Amino acid sequence: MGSLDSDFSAGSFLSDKSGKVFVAGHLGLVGSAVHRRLASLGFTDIVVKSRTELDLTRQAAVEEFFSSEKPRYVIVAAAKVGGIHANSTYPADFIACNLQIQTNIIDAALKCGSVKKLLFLGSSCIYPKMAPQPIPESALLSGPLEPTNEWYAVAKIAGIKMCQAYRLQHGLDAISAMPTNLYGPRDNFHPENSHVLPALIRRFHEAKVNDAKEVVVWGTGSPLREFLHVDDLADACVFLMDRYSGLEHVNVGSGSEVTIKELAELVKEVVGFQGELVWDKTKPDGTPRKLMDSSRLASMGWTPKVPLRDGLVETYKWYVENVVKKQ
Ligand SMILES: NC(=O)C1=CN([C@@H]2O[C@H](COP(=O)(O)OP(=O)(O)OC[C@H]3O[C@@H](n4cnc5c(N)ncnc54)[C@H](OP(=O)(O)O)[C@@H]3O)[C@@H](O)[C@H]2O)C=CC1
Ligand SMILES: C[C@H]1O[C@H](OP(=O)(O)OP(=O)(O)OC[C@H]2O[C@@H](n3cnc4c(=O)[nH]c(N)nc43)[C@H](O)[C@@H]2O)[C@@H](O)[C@@H](O)C1=O
Repeated sequence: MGSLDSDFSAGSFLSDKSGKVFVAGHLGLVGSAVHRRLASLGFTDIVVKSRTELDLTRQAAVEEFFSSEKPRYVIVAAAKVGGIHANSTYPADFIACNLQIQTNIIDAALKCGSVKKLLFLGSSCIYPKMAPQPIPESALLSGPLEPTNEWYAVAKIAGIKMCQAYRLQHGLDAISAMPTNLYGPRDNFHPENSHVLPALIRRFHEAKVNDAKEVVVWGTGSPLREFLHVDDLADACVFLMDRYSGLEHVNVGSGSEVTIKELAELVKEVVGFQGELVWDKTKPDGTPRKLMDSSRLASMGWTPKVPLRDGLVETYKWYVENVVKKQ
């Protein structure tokens, strides 16, 4: 696929630290990590808005914000996000909110005329349920989606296509990154609606403090997942903003996968729970395997740094300090 990237020069983002950056979704897992990374790199003009200040599903409000703030860079980390249960229970919210948020932001970024570069974040769930493993970027739209998250996946695929269309028709330098399953500080630890890793941290912790004999884990334990620490993702986002301009989306993974059973055993050990694991096989497994092929990003010169165990220890500590102690 071709691209309109003739104006792009690698290194221009990191050499423009006074340029105004809008981080959409800065209170979430990814947005907060991107915000921390930009601040630590010395970016001096980072604009953020809470949902109460700016509801990104409201088109007129988003257009007004962009025309008054005139950001030079935009990172779209605002979205309706959740684990397998939330995705299957609230399909309307997952498709509608995500389409609204991303469409409003990308369109307003074009209309305000000041945006030099925009990064849209999708997810590995855009790929077909039975995609070849590891999954290359070219597997997009090559087969049926996983039913538990197809509504969210369709919205995310539309986001990739919107970036491509705005690049082709209008020359907007909009790029897309597809992260694998993420975790880290400021994750969502809701008992049902969260992703597996924070859900298990909470469940094992509560079982430990209540001296419970067992912990229930969903599904069969056999699905494979690839986990990436959110600080690694934030680093990759900055890397792509600085070095990449092109039509095709870019996979961002850690390259290592574990079964849900292995993950559950690891969380149990890190939390220090002494009891048994019980598998609730009435709950869905979802996609059997989704290891991404991140060789394209690696060939550009980026690699992840945080091993799963270290990231898990740090995330458990964050959960105790910031969630448990504040209850
Ligand atoms: N978590 C993961 O494992 C993965 C995440 N991703 C992608 O990364 C991106 C960020 O996800 P993540 O950080 O995990 O999600 P979070 O839910 O942690 O953060 C999303 C942020 O978006 C904000 N937001 C949602 N709706 C609106 C709205 N209508 N107006 C204003 N702000 C809004 C939320 O605000 P509030 O704080 O008010 O809720 C929150 O701060 C998403 O695009 C997601 O698809 C991709 C792969 C895996
Ligand atoms: C990032 C990605 O996240 C979602 O996809 P998912 O990878 O299937 O996400 P998950 O983290 O919720 O589950 C992973 C596996 O873990 C098992 N599992 C065990 N016990 C619990 C548990 O207690 N909670 C959860 N949530 N899962 C559990 C669960 O049954 C499944 O087999 C997408 O909807 C979509 O949002 C998306 O893009």
